[in-house]
Amino acid sequence: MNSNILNIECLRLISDGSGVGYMNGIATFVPGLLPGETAEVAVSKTKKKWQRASLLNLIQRSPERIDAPCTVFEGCGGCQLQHTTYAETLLWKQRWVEDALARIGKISAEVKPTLGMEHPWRYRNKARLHRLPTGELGYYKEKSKDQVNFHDCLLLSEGMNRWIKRTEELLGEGYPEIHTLTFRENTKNEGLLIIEGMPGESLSVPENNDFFEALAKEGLRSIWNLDAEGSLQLIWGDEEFSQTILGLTFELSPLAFLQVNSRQTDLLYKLVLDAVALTGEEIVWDLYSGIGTLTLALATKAMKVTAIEENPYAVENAIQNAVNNHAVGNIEFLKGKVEQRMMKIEEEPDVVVLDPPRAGIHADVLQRLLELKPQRIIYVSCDPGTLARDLGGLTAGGYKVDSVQPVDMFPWTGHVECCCLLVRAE
Ligand SMILES: C[S@@+](CC[C@H](N)C(=O)[O-])C[C@H]1O[C@@H](n2cnc3c(N)ncnc32)[C@H](O)[C@@H]1O
Repeated sequence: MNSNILNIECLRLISDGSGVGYMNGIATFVPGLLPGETAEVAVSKTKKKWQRASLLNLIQRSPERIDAPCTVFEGCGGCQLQHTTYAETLLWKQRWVEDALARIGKISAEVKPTLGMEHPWRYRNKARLHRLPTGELGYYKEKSKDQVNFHDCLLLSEGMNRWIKRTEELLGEGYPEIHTLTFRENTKNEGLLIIEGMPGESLSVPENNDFFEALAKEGLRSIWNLDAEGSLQLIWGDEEFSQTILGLTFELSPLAFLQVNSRQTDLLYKLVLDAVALTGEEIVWDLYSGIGTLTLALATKAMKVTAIEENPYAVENAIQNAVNNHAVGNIEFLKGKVEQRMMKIEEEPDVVVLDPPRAGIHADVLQRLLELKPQRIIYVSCDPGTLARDLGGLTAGGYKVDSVQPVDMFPWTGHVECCCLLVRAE
């Protein structure tokens, strides 16, 4: 028998969709294997402390195993968890957060069960696609530039899939300089398309109005060109593109951040609003504030909100959104990096909301928060690793983790969002 072929029992699932078991005490990662399963596997990579193996033959099958509904699940890499039940994915997301907090942050806190979706499909409001020389549009496989073509991505709405197919047909093999296309869809199911040239190259913008008119019939509202310098030009359609969140309307520029799961966004923001527990007397800082989604909701319940955001397009949107929603009286919008702008504010906050990108907060932000000592910090995170690091720093500096609520913003993928409340320990 080949000594590389082993029997293994899977004990855990990790976020890239691999199962983990032990062979002679060595952690062995097997893509596609599920907890509770035993299998024959072939070792493909060996390191000092771990090894990787591929699944040859399933001996004991988990009752949680399902056939992935997507036909390109195995080759795509966009989803990591379609081979198990939705309930099981929610359970593991809760464990990943618990594990990161304990291992990285040295925090033992109760992590609540992950709040999932009733219908966990067709939730993504954004898709970034690349084009083959033959004209087909597809995703890049994770960590590579190999392209995956698909007929129907089950994370996107039927409308967005239709825009993609129609764009592919209309472009055909023409316009070879168009290389990357990003579609966004709002809560009214209207679409926006951003086109880009080859990496580092600007496009000469197509002037074919028939092409644009045909896409408009499918529900696309506007087409933008993003040039190699990173600036945007509207090449066709309507500049305005709005999204409804918690009953308010937000203008959104093509490059501004928006939660990718519109249906779960209200739920996530309601958790934040519950956690801040405002009485109307508080000074609140909304750090990493995007287009002002949380800022406006916070301002209805606080004395004053100061919002900081670095993306100039998003800040412009946020100011306009405050005007449009009659919420200008008690909000100050500051443009710039949080780690720089917050140092210059003289007023001290009672409550701070943090919603940073995956990298988490800058060490200077953490340090300044420990000096300012706000009563409450609400940390919204899309990366359990950096969340755990930052909560570790905040708890070491006098905060107590009051609640940790994972929310499934990204069903069938290894990603998980969390809303955490921290309060001053003394
Ligand atoms: C996860 S989004 C949150 C946005 C907003 N709170 C929302 O819910 O829509 C993170 C935001 O932080 C901004 N950002 C990233 N790094 C930043 C920094 N160092 N300083 C200020 N803003 C930053 C991004 O442009 C993005 O809008």
